Amino acid sequence: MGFVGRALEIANMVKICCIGAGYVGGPTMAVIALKCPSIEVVVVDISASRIAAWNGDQLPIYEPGLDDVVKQCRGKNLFFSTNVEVHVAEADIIFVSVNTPTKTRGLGAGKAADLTYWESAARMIADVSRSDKIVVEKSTVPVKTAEAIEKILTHNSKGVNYQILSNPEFLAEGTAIQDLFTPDRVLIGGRETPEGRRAVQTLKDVYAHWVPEDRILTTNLWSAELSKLAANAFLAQRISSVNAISALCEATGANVSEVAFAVGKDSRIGPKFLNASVGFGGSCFQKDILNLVYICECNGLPEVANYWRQVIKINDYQKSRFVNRVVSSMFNTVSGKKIAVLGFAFKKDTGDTRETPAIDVCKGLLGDKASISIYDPQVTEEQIRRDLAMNKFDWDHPAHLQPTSPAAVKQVSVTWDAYAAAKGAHGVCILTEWDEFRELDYQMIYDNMQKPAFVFDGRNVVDAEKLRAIGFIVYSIGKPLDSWLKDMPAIA
Ligand SMILES: NC(=O)C1=CN([C@@H]2O[C@H](COP(=O)(O)OP(=O)(O)OC[C@H]3O[C@@H](n4cnc5c(N)ncnc54)[C@H](O)[C@@H]3O)[C@@H](O)[C@H]2O)C=CC1
Ligand SMILES: O=C(O)[C@H]1O[C@H](OP(=O)(O)OP(=O)(O)OC[C@H]2O[C@@H](n3ccc(=O)[nH]c3=O)[C@H](O)[C@@H]2O)[C@H](O)[C@@H](O)[C@@H]1O
Repeated sequence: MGFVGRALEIANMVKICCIGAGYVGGPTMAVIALKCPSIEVVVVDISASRIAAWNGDQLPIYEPGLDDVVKQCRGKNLFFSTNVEVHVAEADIIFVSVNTPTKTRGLGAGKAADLTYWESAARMIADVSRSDKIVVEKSTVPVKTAEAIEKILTHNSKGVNYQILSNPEFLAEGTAIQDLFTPDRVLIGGRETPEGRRAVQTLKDVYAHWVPEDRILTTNLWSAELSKLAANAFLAQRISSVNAISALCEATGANVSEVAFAVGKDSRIGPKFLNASVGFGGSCFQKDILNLVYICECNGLPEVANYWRQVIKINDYQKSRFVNRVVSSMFNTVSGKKIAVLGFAFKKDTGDTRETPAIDVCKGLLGDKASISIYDPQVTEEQIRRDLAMNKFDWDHPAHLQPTSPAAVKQVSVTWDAYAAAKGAHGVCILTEWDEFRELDYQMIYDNMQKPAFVFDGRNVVDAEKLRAIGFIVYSIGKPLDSWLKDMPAIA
């Protein structure tokens, strides 16, 4: 192709701009760029350090397979930039994938979604746009947000036409690239007008580069917005259900793995997402359920709100139940005792610590004056210290708006190896299911610990019988109790 042909091709390229280069914006856009070589994708962010990292060798997030995808398209049809306004002005399709934290003040505090970042993105789009735009909600937002966004855009439109679409993201961290390559479904909601349908078709054409047609679902705007909240609520509810049963298993001698397996064999229930744990974490489940609760309350549905609130209550109960197990097993005090914490990320294969159960467990143990030593293969000491010093929900704001110099948390040390964390400890708590925790030399760990030596497995990763044979006292979530623990109260 000659120079003119190439120039024409570039001029005609569909241009996508994504506002927000985070866990969703980064991987999602990288995969669109990879699968659609004819589309130019620019990811923009107000955080200069995040953009620098996306352009460097060490990407700002750890996600298996992501490096490879980014390397294949960066500089070709995938770009990362802080030039937010320029790229928004040039784009045909603008994805908005900014933070939607839980409000901490004012109306709806502790429940409602804080749409500050969304609103400022929408106002900026309205300010700089000179050509028609499709604006796509990629962030998880309260149902009816599109109506508010539409008002912001059209009140300042200066003749520009906007179509708002809801295209929620269903990827899970740790498996984001696989989830994006082969999604269970892609959901697109739009206005039921000719212009709305055309916009839906335009976005459908993007995904159709690699997603089979029957997996691209189209709905009205409100169904798409609500489906995302509902999907996360259903998923979290499964975990709270199995975790609630885990408490009953411990009280009765049933084994939660056997119960979950038997229950999951029913094809109407299915086997996935039934692993009992110390509690679910991650940036979204709690935030999105609180948001759902708030929307139900605002719509005069307190019974429905209470139903979903219970999913979070059980999750909080599971975390405090775990802390109480640790303390009550160790003669009702951990004051001054070294406790090793293995795993700090909210799940394996990610360095993300947002709303990780490890924060609550560590804070609970620190509250009982334990001295804790933490090891996680992907989380930095700086991050751990920030997390333990941060107020609830502050973590979900852009990094540069979070408190910069958190007070040092005394009685916490961070090690780069599980053996160092456990050396001289009275107990080991496993809080993330990293594969390497299955393979540790537990005999060596035992030899270097205080006695009696305890293991509290919040993820059911160790073989409890093998560890008992070594000499450990072992607590595994939802499993028949060690004789040592039988007479200890679960909640002191
Ligand atoms: N993390 C996940 O696995 C999933 C998250 N979501 C949703 O996606 C949204 C984004 O989540 P994450 O990517 O995890 O958040 P994140 O915090 O990793 O990324 C958000 C980015 O937006 C940037 N930002 C905020 N306001 C901006 C503005 N006005 N202009 C330019 N950049 C701005 C921030 O600096 C930050 O880098 C949330 O609504 C979340 O609920 C949905 C599905 C999965
Ligand atoms: O909206 C979001 O942010 C995303 O939230 C979750 O994804 P994610 O939080 O990344 O990870 P999950 O695999 O869902 O795990 C969430 C938490 O539940 C825990 N979990 C998961 C499964 C299980 O059986 N038991 C259990 O305790 C995990 O350890 C983790 O702490 C959903 O799975 C995604 O579909 C959704 O897009």
